[in-house]
Amino acid sequence: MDFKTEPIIDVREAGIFQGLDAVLTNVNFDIQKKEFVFLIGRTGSGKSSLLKTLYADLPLRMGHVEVVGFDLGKIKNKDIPFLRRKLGIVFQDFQLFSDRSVAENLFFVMKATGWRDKGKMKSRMAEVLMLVGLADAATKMPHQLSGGEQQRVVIARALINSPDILLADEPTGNLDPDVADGVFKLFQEINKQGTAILMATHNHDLLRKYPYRVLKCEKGQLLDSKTADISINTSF
Ligand SMILES: Nc1ncnc2c1ncn2[C@@H]1O[C@H](COP(=O)(O)OP(=O)(O)OP(=O)(O)O)[C@@H](O)[C@H]1O
Repeated sequence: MDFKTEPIIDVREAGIFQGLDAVLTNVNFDIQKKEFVFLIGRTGSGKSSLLKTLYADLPLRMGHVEVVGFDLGKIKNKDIPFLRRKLGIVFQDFQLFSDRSVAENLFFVMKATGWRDKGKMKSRMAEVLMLVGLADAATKMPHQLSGGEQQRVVIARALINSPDILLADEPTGNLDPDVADGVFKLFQEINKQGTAILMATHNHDLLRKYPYRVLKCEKGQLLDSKTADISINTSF
């Protein structure tokens, strides 16, 4: 029997571009199921551009990238929603609809990703809200929630379709340290339950405290703590 598993993300000799400008060149890494990986680097070093390429918001111009089974060099526009259904995406700014309740925000994503059965939608909504510790928040409006609670709703929304991996861009960036710590622990909990995480962060404390694998954007290259000595103490 063959026990070899496919990586969730496989990047080979890729170039990451903003328009015609190469942000990162010769990028090579893979992420396996259930891994937790930090993505670091100074501001402007290419973290967001890399994440955007992985969820097909930026086109792949060079190299080979496979994400949850999709070949990004060949992906058609009509298939991008199917790729994103298998990913959970969490941004720094919360991006909830401010004029809709938490339930309506979650239902919006469910409808957009093909959910039709009202009963199943309600029970999945209750499940993901329970998972993020907000079982009683369904009827609340975003402005009735704290920043940390809003970010938890965003995480709940990202979990709706049981993704194999969460891509998170500075998810704790706008939060007070204590609140950020709680949100980070939630990511750890989600990871323990089997979802891989790739998290861009500037938070030195998290890196010092949690010795997960690190990918670092530096001078147009991507360094990997699996194969390179990465200092997390210098400024980034
Ligand atoms: N929409 C855009 N159009 C053109 N260039 C861009 C765009 N967004 C970012 N860039 C450029 O691409 C490079 C990488 O930026 P990117 O946002 O990926 O860095 P980052 O590491 O995520 O930075 P930060 O930590 O500040 O979020 C920078 O030189 C930036 O100026």
